[in-house]
Amino acid sequence: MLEIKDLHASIEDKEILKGLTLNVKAGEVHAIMGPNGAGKSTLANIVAGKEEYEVTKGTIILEGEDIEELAAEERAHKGVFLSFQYPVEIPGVTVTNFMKTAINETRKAQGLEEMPAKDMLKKIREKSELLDIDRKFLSRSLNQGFSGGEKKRNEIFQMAMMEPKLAILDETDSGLDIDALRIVANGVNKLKSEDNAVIVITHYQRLLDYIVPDFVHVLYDGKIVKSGTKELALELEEKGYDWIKEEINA
Ligand SMILES: Nc1ncnc2c1ncn2[C@@H]1O[C@H](COP(=O)(O)OP(=O)(O)OP(=O)(O)O)[C@@H](O)[C@H]1O
Repeated sequence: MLEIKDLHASIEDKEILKGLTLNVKAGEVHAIMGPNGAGKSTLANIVAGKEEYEVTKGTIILEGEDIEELAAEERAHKGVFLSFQYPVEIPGVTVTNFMKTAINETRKAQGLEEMPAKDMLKKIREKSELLDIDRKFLSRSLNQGFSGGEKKRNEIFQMAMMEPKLAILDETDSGLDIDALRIVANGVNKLKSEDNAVIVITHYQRLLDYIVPDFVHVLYDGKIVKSGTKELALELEEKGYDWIKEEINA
């Protein structure tokens, strides 16, 4: 699904990613952890195609295609979803209408016709039921006055509707409380399949109690320096990151 090889990237001439390699196969859930400033959000933004970063070396391959030259929007049309991609408040545009537009824009980019209204409604009903989303919520103005939990719920609903091939959830700064944690975990667990892959970036071991990743990686100083299973997340919670630093320098 996603193959990142020896990725180097900078922002304002400061190198942030320093030779990062990561392989994610369809059907897998990967968690990325690591100390503050290691480059986790940078990685998410670069895969999604945000323009402020400069890739100086390495490759990003999505389903066999080098996506490095593609704009963020084109990557989204190819099935890359990054949480917080649409954090805007849009008074007068409901959660549902926003979603309809986003889906039809993607379909247009893929050379498909607009989704018939009946199918759209069916999809909205299915996904909102799956995620336990209240009807009233769907007719609220996008993000206007949303609580942290409601923003999360909206984001997960967007993910469910877009049915991405690769979902990247950057939860490093989101200050998830227990409810939001459950919303995210529930969304990931219900939406993961053999055809898609999920990367969850988090500081919270607790989130991984609910999601249970296939792999856990430690991103440290711009590289993946250690990979393991859920046990690694437990070990990090118990021991912090210093032992990893020592292991690298040994
Ligand atoms: N737009 C930017 N301008 C300047 N420096 C940036 C920018 N974005 C990121 N950086 C720097 O890149 C480094 C990595 O940041 P990044 O947000 O990727 O780390 P992180 O691992 O996600 O950290 P955290 O766990 O604290 O969220 C930091 O030193 C940060 O200050």
